[in-house]
Amino acid sequence: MVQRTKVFVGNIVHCNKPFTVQTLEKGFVVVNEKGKIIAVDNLSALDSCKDKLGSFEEILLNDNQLLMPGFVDTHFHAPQYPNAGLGYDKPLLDWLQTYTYPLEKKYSDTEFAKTVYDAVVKRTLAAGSTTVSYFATLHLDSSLLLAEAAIKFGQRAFIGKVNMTELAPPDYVESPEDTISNTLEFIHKLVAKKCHLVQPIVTPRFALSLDLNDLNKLGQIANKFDLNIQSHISENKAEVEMVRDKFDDLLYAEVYDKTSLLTNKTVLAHAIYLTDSEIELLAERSTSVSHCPDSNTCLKSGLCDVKKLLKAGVNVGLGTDISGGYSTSIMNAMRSAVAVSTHVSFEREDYDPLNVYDVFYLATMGGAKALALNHKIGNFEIGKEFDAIVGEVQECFHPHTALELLQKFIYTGDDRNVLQVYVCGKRVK
Ligand SMILES: Nc1nc2[nH]cnc2c(=O)[nH]1
Ligand SMILES: [Zn+2]
Repeated sequence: MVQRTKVFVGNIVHCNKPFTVQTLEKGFVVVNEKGKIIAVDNLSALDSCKDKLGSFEEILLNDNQLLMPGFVDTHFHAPQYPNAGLGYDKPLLDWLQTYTYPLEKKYSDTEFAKTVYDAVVKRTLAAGSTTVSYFATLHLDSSLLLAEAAIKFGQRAFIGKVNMTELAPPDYVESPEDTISNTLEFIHKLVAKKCHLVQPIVTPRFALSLDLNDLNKLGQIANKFDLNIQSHISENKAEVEMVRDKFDDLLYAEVYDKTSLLTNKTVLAHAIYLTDSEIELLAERSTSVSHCPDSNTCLKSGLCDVKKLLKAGVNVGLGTDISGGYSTSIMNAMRSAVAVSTHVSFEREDYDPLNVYDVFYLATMGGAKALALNHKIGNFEIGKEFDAIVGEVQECFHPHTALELLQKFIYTGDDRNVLQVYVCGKRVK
């Protein structure tokens, strides 16, 4: 269905430059029938702009409402949603074996998969995540059902059929041959759906799940089809040690680099225990990090020094990491990212922790860049696709500036404060 041109009028906030929030107090954004932004300006220019438009729908925001870019969740395990909030009594490697792999195995049942995946996409859209990068499971058919859920409900998404041949129960691993052939089939079937919003992403689970040969084949597949890549890196001390043992003293990032998995379309979750040389390597390859503060706390993985990554030139986005984390909301991830960075600062001299505006950047442009979508989404630049949220701060007792509304929205809001959600110009909440 062709959409009508839309004119949004009200308080507008977005990051027009890295770590800089631009506000248009009483501004407007015009979105054409293809979902692209064709004008952004102050109210004084509205009448002359309207004169040039044909028919349009006007969306007027009140003084307590804010138009902002949609949130990007750069790391979400959709099949783990039934476990959100459960099983935080074990560290990563035990948690995977005890709670996570037994749950993921159930997605051989496509009915179960469809029920959970529909719920996940509805929930994340309600929370304002207009783009999500999802891990599915090893199963080809149910991974395609996750893609179908995103298409049906109108979310922008990357869908990864997970690759894992080792270090999991015998009935939840693939043979090296199957993991490659199933991945190729998954990519072809998803691309054949011809939905520009939903794309496959190459998803080696982590370095302990595959050998160098298979990692390398996945690197080649990503390269051949020009695909995004997602995985985990340096999340837990025991994991890092096992990687050093398994790969003859290669550093974790070197394992991925050697297998062509570090690209400018790669996003790696956690990155807590990287050495300086690994951080440099990520920066050199323009590989991004997905910072998942709730998961790092729940699984007692550690404190990620995001400021250090940023200073070294590594791009960072935010991830909920369901079900390592318990919350499906990037608003919650923003608050936790500020909290963790503040806790890091207590142990450092002259350390400026992430503030509320920094995490707003990470949740929007940082995430867009992590998924190599920064030319398409992340802010309200003319020519980009309109992925946006209308947020509202309830119970304002006196007038607030747009920046004050943004602070209150991030700190006190949840999905009840996310009134409207748009993906590529289409209203999806
Ligand atoms: N948090 C988290 N870390 C992982 N490392 C490998 N698999 C996983 C997973 O499912 N969740
Ligand atoms: Zn994860």
